[in-house]
Amino acid sequence: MTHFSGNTDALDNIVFIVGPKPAPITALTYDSRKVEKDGCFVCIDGHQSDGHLFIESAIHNGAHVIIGSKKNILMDWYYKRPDLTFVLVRDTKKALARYATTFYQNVHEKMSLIGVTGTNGKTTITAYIRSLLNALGNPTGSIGTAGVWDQQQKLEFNKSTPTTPESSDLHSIFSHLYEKKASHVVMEATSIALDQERLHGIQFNLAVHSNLWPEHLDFHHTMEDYKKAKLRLFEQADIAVVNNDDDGMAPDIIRMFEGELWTYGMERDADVRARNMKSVAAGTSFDLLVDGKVHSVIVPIFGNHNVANFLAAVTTCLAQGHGIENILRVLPLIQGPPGRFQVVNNYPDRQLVLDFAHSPRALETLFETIEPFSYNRIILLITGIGIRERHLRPEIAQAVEGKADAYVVTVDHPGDEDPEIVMADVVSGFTEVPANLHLEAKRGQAIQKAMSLAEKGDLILITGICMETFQIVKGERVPYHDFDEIKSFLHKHHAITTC
Ligand SMILES: CC(=O)N[C@H]1[C@@H](OP(=O)(O)OP(=O)(O)OC[C@H]2O[C@@H](n3ccc(=O)[nH]c3=O)[C@H](O)[C@@H]2O)O[C@H](CO)[C@@H](O)[C@@H]1O[C@H](C)C(=O)N[C@@H](C)C(=O)N[C@H](CCC(=O)O)C(=O)O
Ligand SMILES: Nc1ncnc2c1ncn2[C@@H]1O[C@H](COP(=O)(O)OP(=O)(O)OP(=O)(O)O)[C@@H](O)[C@H]1O
Repeated sequence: MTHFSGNTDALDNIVFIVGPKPAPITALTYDSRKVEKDGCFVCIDGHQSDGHLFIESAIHNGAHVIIGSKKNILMDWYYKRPDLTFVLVRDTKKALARYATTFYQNVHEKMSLIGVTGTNGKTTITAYIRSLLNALGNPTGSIGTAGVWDQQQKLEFNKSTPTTPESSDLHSIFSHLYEKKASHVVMEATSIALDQERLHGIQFNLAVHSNLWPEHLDFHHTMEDYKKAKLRLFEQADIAVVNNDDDGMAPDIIRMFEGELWTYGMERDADVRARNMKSVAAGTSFDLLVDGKVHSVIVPIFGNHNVANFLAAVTTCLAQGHGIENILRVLPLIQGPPGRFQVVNNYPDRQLVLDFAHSPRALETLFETIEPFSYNRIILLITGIGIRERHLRPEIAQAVEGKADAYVVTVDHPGDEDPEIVMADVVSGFTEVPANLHLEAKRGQAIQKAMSLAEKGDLILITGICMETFQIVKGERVPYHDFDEIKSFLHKHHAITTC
């Protein structure tokens, strides 16, 4: 329990407090539906609605402190409920973030926090760093699109956002990981989260950059704003790890950053560099250059973009004080996130790869990654996403036209959309409808279809939201897992019980 008045950090954001000095707070939330007895409710003026409209429901559920930024609404409620405390602040998102740090006793300051930002690669870099630091003896948890992980396993946490949690959820996760004895936490820091102050008040030990190109422009509107949001991470970090090959924002970070700076890259000179990449059966082999020394390595990762992600992770470990010899020793233990070029090994006579690619660029990267592979035909499963902008759907088909021998089109997270319409939108992107095209509205059936189309020697590529454990259907999270479908197919048709 925490006293609201104990949070001096937030004071400069406070305009006034009315009502009695509150008893300790039992819970802190931005969602009236999650308020508990003697809790604190922070009103966020959101994109679709306004938390100030839910004060009644918050009070009904037990809130005794209400923090808001709309004076008239707070005062109206104060006249109705003078027994409760109302706090007027200038910025409720910052107040939520600041108060969360106090509520969870600033445990985030007791761990080494690593933030990862960039347009692509965040999830992969986060997983690589987590696995390497754990192997190097630093108990490390992670937070991001792949979920919340402690040093051992994935944990059950319901995030309200796809990648970077809302500040109070984030600090609750930090607290949990600290209790689990994590010394390090690596997390994805998205531009939207940075813009929405979800990371306000956190000082990162280290910030990692991957790259920058157009994305989320429906939210940020201009590339300049998008970049500005991402650059904020480097204003809150002691050490920066920067991809020197990226023209999108590396020059800005290098120009503005005042702390310890490390660079990595493949094309340009950098502190940590990879050269002579070759695709081999076990992954990728290359020369790793650190401190003027060349180390020949073979790493179980596929695609040059993942070599860049690998360099980001290795550079982070070096910047955290680990010697290169120790890092080289643990490289076989590097682990990517589920569903990011995840190879299913025990499928007889066929190759099966799951990849999160659901944008034209990611699909192009996927096809570049499989270039060195040998196979007869490609069976490709692509998806349209119901809960994302409609114009993105045909772009998926445009990106893969002519590249596969058979296509299965399905839907991820249909939301409120009619799956038939989502699939039709995707198919409308083909200039010529492929002869071997199959539509399956349910992702599970689509996977089974793709697997049933594959013959000896074929490569099956399952793309889309591969690693989540649910599908969003009409606002509900319906439990779903790709691997259940894959296992069931392998069991039924090949008598294989594990994968
Ligand atoms: C656009 C965006 O960032 N949306 C997030 C935002 O929602 P919102 O602003 O629309 O909220 P709202 O519905 O208007 O509600 C306003 C406030 O009223 C509250 N409320 C609402 C209803 C009610 O009955 N009671 C109540 O108290 C809400 O909890 C909220 O605090 O605040 C909500 C609470 O934290 C988030 O769940 C929601 O994330 C949605 C699900 C989302 O999809 N966000 C995406 C865009 C996002 O954040 N993505 C990034 C990047 C992903 C990546 O590139 O990897 C991420 O970091 O995840
Ligand atoms: N360093 C990179 N450079 C270019 N493309 C990349 C890089 N890393 C990953 N990708 C591509 O982006 C896709 C998503 O990778 P990843 O999930 O690691 O990125 P992300 O930044 O977390 O993406 P998202 O924001 O969509 O969760 C991969 O499937 C791959 O195609």
